[in-house]
Amino acid sequence: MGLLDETLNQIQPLDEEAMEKAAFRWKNLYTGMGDLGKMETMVTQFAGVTGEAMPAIPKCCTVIACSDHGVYAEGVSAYPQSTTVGMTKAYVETKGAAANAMAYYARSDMVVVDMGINADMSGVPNLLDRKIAWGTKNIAQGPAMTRLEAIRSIETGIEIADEKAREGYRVFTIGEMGISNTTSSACILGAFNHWNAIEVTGRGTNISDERLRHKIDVVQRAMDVNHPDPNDGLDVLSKVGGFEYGCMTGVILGAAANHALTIIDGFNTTASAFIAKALCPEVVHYLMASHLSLEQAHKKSLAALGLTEYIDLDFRLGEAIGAGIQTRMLDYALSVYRECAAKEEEVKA
Ligand SMILES: O=C(O)c1ccc[n+]([C@@H]2O[C@H](COP(=O)([O-])O)[C@@H](O)[C@H]2O)c1
Ligand SMILES: Cc1cc2nc[nH]c2cc1C
Repeated sequence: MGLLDETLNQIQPLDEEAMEKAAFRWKNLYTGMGDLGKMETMVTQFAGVTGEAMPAIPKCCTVIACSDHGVYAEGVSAYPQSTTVGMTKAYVETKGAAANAMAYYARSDMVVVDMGINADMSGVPNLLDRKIAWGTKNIAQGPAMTRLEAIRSIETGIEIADEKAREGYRVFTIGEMGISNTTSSACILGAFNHWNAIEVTGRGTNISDERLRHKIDVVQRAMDVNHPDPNDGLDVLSKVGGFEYGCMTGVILGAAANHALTIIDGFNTTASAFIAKALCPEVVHYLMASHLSLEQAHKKSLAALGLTEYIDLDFRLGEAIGAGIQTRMLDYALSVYRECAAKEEEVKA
């Protein structure tokens, strides 16, 4: 059995007993009953994920998957493709991108991985080289990648999550960098939810009205040419996805198999969550949303996963910025939960 199937088999339902104990403790803290609303929900979910009624403040790992897209040739982004190279280098060389500042704030260690950047990145320091190809093929003309490449991209994410889980990380945040990838996300989310190109296509890097009309046509063409099968996550990934989605999907699955939480970020990370869900429906319980993206279909995409955003700050970025804020919110909630005195019986650690 391959790593992907092994990982899918390892994912279990959340630990009900730990969640019941956590819910009981919240009721008995000097906070009043239900006073801390969604903070209580976060902690109770985290107890279920880890199987611990008194979870420690977790070590967090941010995985940023970087890759390029053949559909860039259709003129669907406001930025040149070389931005993927530039931003990726910024993450690992100058370390001056917003993603770095946020990971520092979130006390999160960062793994930046080249999944398929359309340039020679060999020799770039601190960049994990897992390049599958120099960008995907153009989805407006045919499939993005082969099914084998799709599996390889997911297994790359699983390997990262497995290694970091062994090092004690219990929270993963996922992010990506890939010019033109909101076109892929529109196709992925359209395929899984049976949404049409108009309702699922957004402005990405803030494209003009004219470019948006063109992008809607490109999304429609990609769907007509490829017919991704919503009952087959690997089919959707290989036909209209990208290598960074595979990696993020793998992190989600690998984290869940290791009883760790994944905090998703914007529109593109949400698309990868749908691929993970198609492969293992149980995995959604190991996911926590963070912010609401400006992409028009993000809110209903989160809702279709059974998630709601905790943050709404007009972000149109996918670098795990919102997930970083969410990490600190979870830490805060866990601190209150752990430190606040209980009225009655204590939950033992
Ligand atoms: O994930 C999001 O919510 C999101 C929304 C808009 C833009 N982005 C980022 O912008 C890039 C994709 O935008 P585009 O217009 O090139 O498809 C890619 O690098 C993403 O990280 C990400
Ligand atoms: C500048 C820039 C930064 C990003 N970070 C993630 N996606 C991005 C896309 C662009 C264009």
